[in-house]
Amino acid sequence: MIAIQTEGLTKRYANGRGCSDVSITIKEGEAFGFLGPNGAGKSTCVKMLVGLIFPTEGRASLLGEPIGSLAARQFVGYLPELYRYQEWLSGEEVVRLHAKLCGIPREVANVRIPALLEKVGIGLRSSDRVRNYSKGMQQRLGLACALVGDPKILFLDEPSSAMDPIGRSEVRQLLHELKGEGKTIFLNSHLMEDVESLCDRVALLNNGEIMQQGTVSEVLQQRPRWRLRIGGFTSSLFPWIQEESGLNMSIIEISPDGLAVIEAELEEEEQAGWLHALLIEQGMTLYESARAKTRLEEWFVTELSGKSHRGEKV
Ligand SMILES: Nc1ncnc2c1ncn2[C@@H]1O[C@H](COP(=O)(O)OP(=O)(O)OP(=O)(O)O)[C@@H](O)[C@H]1O
Repeated sequence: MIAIQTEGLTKRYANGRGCSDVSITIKEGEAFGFLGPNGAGKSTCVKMLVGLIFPTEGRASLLGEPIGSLAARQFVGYLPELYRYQEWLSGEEVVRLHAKLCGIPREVANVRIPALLEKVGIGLRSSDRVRNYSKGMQQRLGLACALVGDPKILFLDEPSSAMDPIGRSEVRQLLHELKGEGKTIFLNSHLMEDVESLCDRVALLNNGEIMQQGTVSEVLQQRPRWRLRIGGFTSSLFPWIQEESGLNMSIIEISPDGLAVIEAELEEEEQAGWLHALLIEQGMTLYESARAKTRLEEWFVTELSGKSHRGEKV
């Protein structure tokens, strides 16, 4: 079943900004990474999908129900980018309020809420007023609010932006668990490592339009690249190695004592063995050889380099 479908979804704010012609299809149970520089239009898209603002053009549905409808909203759990909760309430009271708004029976809420507060890591502080929470704790509270209705689709806008590294890793783990439970996750994030480890597919948005979308491996890798750490290397030999191997290669690091790290783009993985032999034949020592992983972060930067974007700095 298709969880999220958008066709030509467009929002034009009075200032001409927003997003335009966004068409994506996300299957149930998939984790989808929605990426793009500041001001690209990610939050705008999410706000349309959860029914907070209305599209100027185009349409979209959640599990077959048109966005903005009550039926579609019932599927949604949402952690907004700029979360703010009633600071005069305790954490538990805030989640209880959200449970009430979701129409969850009191006896279900009584069991679910303490477990959820524990799960997001604020169990011990759940009776403290929100005004005494740190930003990271408030974001954890936001996650509990997003999850309290046991939603089928989770929209998370920068879910760990206020957290320390421990918090980020806990959220990462929680998201993996939720994915394992079959929830569809729509993740806006600038944390490429998290996106890479969680998401099945990604889309890159720039100036309100989708530039690329596909599975993580599709967008990342056309050809395997190999990274080699070698000894006895001299840069004068490098052009010869490139010519002899016919491979596109680059020097990543080189030290005066002949230690070097080089990368080669291979047509097929088998060429790695042949390249090793060539280097050893030339008297070099092979210390390490492994497939180089192109990171989503690198892809993000490369795709956007030289292109104009709204440049709204954080
Ligand atoms: N209510 C609004 N009225 C006018 N312009 C807006 C409004 N909300 C957002 N914008 C503009 O629309 C564009 C997209 O904003 P949006 O918040 O969707 O970007 P984003 O990709 O989520 O950015 P970030 O990564 O910084 O959160 C930006 O240029 C922003 O300034």
